[in-house]
Amino acid sequence: MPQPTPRAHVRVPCSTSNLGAGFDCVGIALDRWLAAEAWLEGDAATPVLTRGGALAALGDAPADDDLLVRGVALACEAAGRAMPRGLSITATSDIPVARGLGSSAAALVAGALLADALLGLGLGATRVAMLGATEEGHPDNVAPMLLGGAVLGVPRGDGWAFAPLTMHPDVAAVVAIPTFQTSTRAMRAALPPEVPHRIAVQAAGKSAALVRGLADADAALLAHALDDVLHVPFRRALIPGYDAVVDAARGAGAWGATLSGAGSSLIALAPRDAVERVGAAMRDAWAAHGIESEAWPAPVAGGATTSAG
Ligand SMILES: Nc1ncnc2c1ncn2[C@@H]1O[C@H](COP(=O)(O)OP(=O)(O)O)[C@@H](O)[C@H]1O
Ligand SMILES: N[C@@H](CCOP(=O)(O)O)C(=O)O
Repeated sequence: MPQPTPRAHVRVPCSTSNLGAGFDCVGIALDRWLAAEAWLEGDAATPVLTRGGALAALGDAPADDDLLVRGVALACEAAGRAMPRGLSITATSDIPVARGLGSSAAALVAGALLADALLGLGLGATRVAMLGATEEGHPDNVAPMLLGGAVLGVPRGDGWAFAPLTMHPDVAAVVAIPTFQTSTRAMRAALPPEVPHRIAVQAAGKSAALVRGLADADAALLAHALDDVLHVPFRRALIPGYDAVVDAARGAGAWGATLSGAGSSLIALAPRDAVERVGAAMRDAWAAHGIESEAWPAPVAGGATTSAG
């Protein structure tokens, strides 16, 4: 029986999801982290939340609206326990908010893992991934955050099945992170309710190409897969400079580039020795549109870790 702990600590990586044709099912954990600590002290019903790093972008938004606290509540509900009184959480993050790197999923996962450890709920990583995927409505951020590396998540019954995906060591990612934000909710609202059968057929082939292309570092398969037909065509107009940045990445040697998650960041996959020049080309292309960005050669990360004490 897991024991409650006086303090719990968690580290959760960011993720890039979709990778073009893996819409709502493929994601990769990347090496930027949300770190948080939780403890119980006093009897207040409302949690005390202290935010640092990139979480400062949330200003003084009430703790009750924060996804860290929502994660705690989800875990407690799943374990049939009441929300604890006297909860304090201190969190700091390197994951930029609303840039398509899963900051919202990381907060949900962190809250649920903190509750699991602090209260001895006995949920574990897979159950937390299930809860987070159901809450978000798609598993492609929470699954890699918990399992690490590249992960496929698909519905199974009323839950989810997760499977690690092989990534060839020559496949490297570079993310261009602009200063502007996009909301995932707004980017999902831009999608049509249906697509023609012809598009669905293309999407099936591209999705399979993504899985095999990642495993084999196959240039043609990755180029095909990163040129998505299911969500990017409806979202790209909301990202100023999208076509120029993608073309610049390709011109500098990337196999392809696309939205990271629902944006605003763009991700390129490239041979490892090309990432610096691909990143510089993406940053320059955005700069030519008057948009500042950071070019981040993004190492693949392992999954979230929890510790006590
Ligand atoms: N702890 C949190 N960390 C990040 N986002 C949060 C948090 N709590 C609530 N949010 C909400 O989630 C939004 C970011 O989620 P989303 O639009 O999905 O972007 P991302 O790609 O960063 O996950 C924020 O703008 C904010 O409204
Ligand atoms: N599959 C989702 C992924 C959203 O990821 P985020 O990091 O932008 O929140 C989608 O494309 O809507």
